[in-house]
Amino acid sequence: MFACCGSSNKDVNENEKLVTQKFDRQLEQQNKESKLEIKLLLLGSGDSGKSTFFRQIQNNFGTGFTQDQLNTYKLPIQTAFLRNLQAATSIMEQIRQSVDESNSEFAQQLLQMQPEVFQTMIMSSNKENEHYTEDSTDNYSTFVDKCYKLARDSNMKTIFEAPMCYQLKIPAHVKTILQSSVLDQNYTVSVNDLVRYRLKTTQVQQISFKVQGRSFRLIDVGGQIAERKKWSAIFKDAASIVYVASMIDYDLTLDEDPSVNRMVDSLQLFEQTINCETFRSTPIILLLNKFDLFKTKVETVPLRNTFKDFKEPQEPHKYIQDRFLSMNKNPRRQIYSFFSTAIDGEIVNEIFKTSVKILLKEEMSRLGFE
Ligand SMILES: Nc1nc2c(ncn2[C@@H]2O[C@H](COP(=O)(O)OP(=O)(O)OP(=O)(O)O)[C@@H](O)[C@H]2O)c(=O)[nH]1
Ligand SMILES: [Mg+2]
Repeated sequence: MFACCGSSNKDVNENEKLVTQKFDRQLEQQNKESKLEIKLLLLGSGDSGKSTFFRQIQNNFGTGFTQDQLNTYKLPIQTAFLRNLQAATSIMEQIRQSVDESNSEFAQQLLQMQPEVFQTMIMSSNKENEHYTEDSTDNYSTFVDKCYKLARDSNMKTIFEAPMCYQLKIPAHVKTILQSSVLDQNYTVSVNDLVRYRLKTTQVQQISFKVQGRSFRLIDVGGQIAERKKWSAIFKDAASIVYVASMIDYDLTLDEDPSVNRMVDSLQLFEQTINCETFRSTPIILLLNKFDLFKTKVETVPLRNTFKDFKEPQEPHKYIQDRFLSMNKNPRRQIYSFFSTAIDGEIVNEIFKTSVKILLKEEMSRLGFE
């Protein structure tokens, strides 16, 4: 007989019963709550701004970020800084624009470096890392000085002033990035930095939070072609899709396939997603994102270069909006669109609050109240 801790068999059975009952009640409660929870999916192609939106929501409506959580992004942000500096240097070379003579030797060295080297170098200069040596710290601080000097090279302004032309390899706000001091040993990550760096999503992430007394769950996924096959696993019970499309993509091509125009790809992806059987009647929130960049870009890069049927006096941003809206094959289902700038927390706040009102109203009318 294996009765434990002095309990009789009867006690054990009673205990087990109580534990099972408690577990069942918890499960029931959880089921109830997850049914009441409004599940929103952030979908859209890579680099459109989904995670930027997700982080703003986490910051504004969710639990926010502790400094420890933010610091987990320190290494990816530092590595991204170096990748951006390397890309900017490479573009300088491609357009035969030289950097200052005092930077040219280092610029060549940087161009030869493999991205993995950046990571190893940063890690081995960290006192808490197992590969730390004093030498590596000295080497790192010399390297950082050279990086900052190159990033602030006055000839680099060619790229800062015309970043739109080089969009594929560097973000449009590369100037802000390269003039920051993120490589400092004692750098601590801020939310502001977090929303400005491109950190590709490769794992599904989700947050739960409450707005107007209702529980929401927002799910973010990677949008690059290889990531899209993971999407269907999260489709079940979604109340709405928040589809993010980048407005500046009209003259860019996919990183994954340079023969495909990014906006054409996003339009097709939007069409396939919203019209599939699961979402035929689902209300859709469409974020026409990077509107801040679009307003200046469209002045120099005409929309007609890509969309031959675009004609004045129609406004370019309305044309893009119409193109997306025309993908809806169910006239009884609404698509609510917004021109958004996800790096701006206030704008995201406003858009999200309006979307919540819309979704709650949709829910009421679905339940027959109205
Ligand atoms: N200027 C500007 N930059 C933006 C905006 N939205 C996003 N970005 C920048 O665009 C880049 C990509 O944003 P992400 O949110 O990582 O894109 P994503 O859709 O999550 O990309 P994947 O994870 O690859 O699917 C980042 O550098 C952001 O700072 C915006 O509205 N304006
Ligand atoms: Mg992402």
